[in-house]
Amino acid sequence: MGTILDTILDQKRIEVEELKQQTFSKEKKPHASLAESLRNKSLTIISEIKRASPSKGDLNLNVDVQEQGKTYERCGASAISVLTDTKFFKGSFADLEKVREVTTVPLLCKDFVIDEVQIDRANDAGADIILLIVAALSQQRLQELYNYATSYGLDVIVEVHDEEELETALSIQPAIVGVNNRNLKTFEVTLETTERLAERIVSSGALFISESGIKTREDVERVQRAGAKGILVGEAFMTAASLEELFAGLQV
Ligand SMILES: O=C(O)c1ccccc1NCC(=O)[C@H](O)[C@H](O)COP(=O)(O)O
Repeated sequence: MGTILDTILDQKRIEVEELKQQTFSKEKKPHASLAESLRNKSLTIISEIKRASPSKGDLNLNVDVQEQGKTYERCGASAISVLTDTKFFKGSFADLEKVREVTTVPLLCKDFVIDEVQIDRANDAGADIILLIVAALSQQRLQELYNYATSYGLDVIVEVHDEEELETALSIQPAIVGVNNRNLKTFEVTLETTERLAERIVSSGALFISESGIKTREDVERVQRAGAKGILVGEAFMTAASLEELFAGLQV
């Protein structure tokens, strides 16, 4: 039996064919920079809009994405990640477009990118950043999609989960590497993944983000100690009783 990642990628191949029937603006727009924030701020927080997930089910299904986006910006988010996958995360490109209307902070189109047309779609919807998951791509496709996205002026987070994926990522000399603490095949989450891969990332000179499973100030300190300059937080923000308090608590 295949993994959840295999199932998601099968669905993406269907969606890519559908997207190819549509036309998107290929305009190169000015893009707000995530890399600049990672270089200059002591902690870059990427706050995610995540209605639901394969591992946790519904998190905040009926969230008002514009209100959530505005609150993230007010609380000090350096970037906002919007899950655009519908089948597994109950998000959409419409969510991304709605958030774009109300904020100027950099927006990450969080999806499973396997084809250039998805990057056209993300750029058209107003994204500033895309994610490329090494586990979903060959080295050659990773390089091609990275070049394609950066030719739009988009920032790219190249996501890895283990040593082998990290070496593939570093072979294309990415500006930003994200370590996903969640194993996308088993759903296991541990911050040890960030700690294990940290030294190699820091010594490569890439900007370093830790993703998933971050809920407390202790978690933030742990990944910062390892060398991460940014964190990507979804579930904790989507289920927080008070976003303001959680934000303040993570940054103390
Ligand atoms: O979250 C999942 O269940 C999931 C399953 C399969 C593929 C990807 C998945 N999540 C995407 C993410 O990487 C997270 O949404 C993101 O890093 C935030 O994680 P968290 O703070 O733990 O919600």
